[in-house]
Amino acid sequence: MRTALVIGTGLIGTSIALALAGRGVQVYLRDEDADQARTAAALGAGADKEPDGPVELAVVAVPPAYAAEALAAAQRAGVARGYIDVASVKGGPRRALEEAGGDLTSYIGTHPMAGSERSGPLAATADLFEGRPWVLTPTPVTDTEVLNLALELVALCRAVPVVMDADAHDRAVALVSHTPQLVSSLVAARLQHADETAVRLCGQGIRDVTRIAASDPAMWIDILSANPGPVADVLSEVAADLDGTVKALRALEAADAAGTAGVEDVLRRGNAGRDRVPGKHGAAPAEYEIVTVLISDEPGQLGRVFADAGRAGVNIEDVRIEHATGQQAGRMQLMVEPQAAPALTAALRERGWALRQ
Ligand SMILES: NC(=O)c1ccc[n+]([C@@H]2O[C@H](COP(=O)([O-])OP(=O)(O)OC[C@H]3O[C@@H](n4cnc5c(N)ncnc54)[C@H](O)[C@@H]3O)[C@@H](O)[C@H]2O)c1
Ligand SMILES: O=C(O)C(=O)C[C@]1(C(=O)O)C=C[C@@H](O)C=C1
Repeated sequence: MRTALVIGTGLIGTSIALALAGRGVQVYLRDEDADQARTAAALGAGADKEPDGPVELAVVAVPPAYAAEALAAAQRAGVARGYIDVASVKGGPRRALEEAGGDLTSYIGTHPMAGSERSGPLAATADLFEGRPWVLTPTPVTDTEVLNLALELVALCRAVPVVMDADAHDRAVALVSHTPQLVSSLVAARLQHADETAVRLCGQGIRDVTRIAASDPAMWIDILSANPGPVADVLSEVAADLDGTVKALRALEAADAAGTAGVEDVLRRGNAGRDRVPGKHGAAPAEYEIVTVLISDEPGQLGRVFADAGRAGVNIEDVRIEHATGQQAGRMQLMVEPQAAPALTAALRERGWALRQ
């Protein structure tokens, strides 16, 4: 990729721009607030001016409620060959873009699973996405060249691409991102009117649990408004656990030893859940089988693998690319349900791909 336009130069847009600019991409910066674009440019994220002609990729990094509108406007102006957004929800923006008459062939909804409780370009860092999952939600109509541009952006940001359906993404982030945000806010809210003598004792535990409670409410109202059902589903399960834990504690308060089991149950289930949280370079879920494809450093290779897998009727659950030094891509690991692996292996072999163990 040689050129990109970042629309919305806050935390995420500027972090992407810094990563791209650091790897030699000519980045143009645009924000409805010119001061934000100027700040991003001063940080070395690119040039706060309009490109002379269309760039290869436009990255829309504005709040979720404005993403479809900004994408449709950019497409109407023909500013790029491909368009992505990075909003924390994926189903809503895509449907809104379709309703706004946007072009779904040149668009991919994406979501980097990295961020901060801070906003704006001054919170941005070039290495924010390194080793983090970056969800891509292509559809059957997505242009292969655009998918390749998005994958190249993810590789340039040193993130790990994960291909998912948009609605499945929204259900997953309800569990791993949106509910945790609310639970963090709920715990922190207890401190608002707490006695100073208690607040003075805050240690690392509460700092860990409440870091994201400092996030921008306006951004989160947008995110939660676009994913209310799945978040309410997870939160009601948390509420049931809370109810059970309160009852167990009341039993203990009444010197009923039976309460211990209830408290122990939630603590042990918490240990088990915590054990499943992947490290930064997260391990593949054990239930998937990995099909490894050798990819040469040529344009269009990644997109063709996805297209061939799609033609074989195989759903790719996850994808990783091992980069060989000096190359865009080397070994591509496709993670699929075990029963789909033989069909995928056969289809890829038939189409001439070299597979590795
Ligand atoms: N913050 C996170 O942790 C995180 C992580 C992953 C994805 N995201 C997503 O990334 C997007 C940006 O979030 P952020 O944290 O960078 O927010 P931010 O508030 O730091 O930056 C948003 C920027 O967009 C600009 N903007 C708003 N409307 C615009 C428009 N119509 N045209 C041009 N610029 C516009 C604002 O002026 C601001 O500079 C959101 O969609 C969010 O859901 C956020
Ligand atoms: O680390 C943080 O500050 C975040 O909350 C980042 C986080 C997350 O939940 O992991 C928050 C929202 C985004 O959409 C993606 C990432």
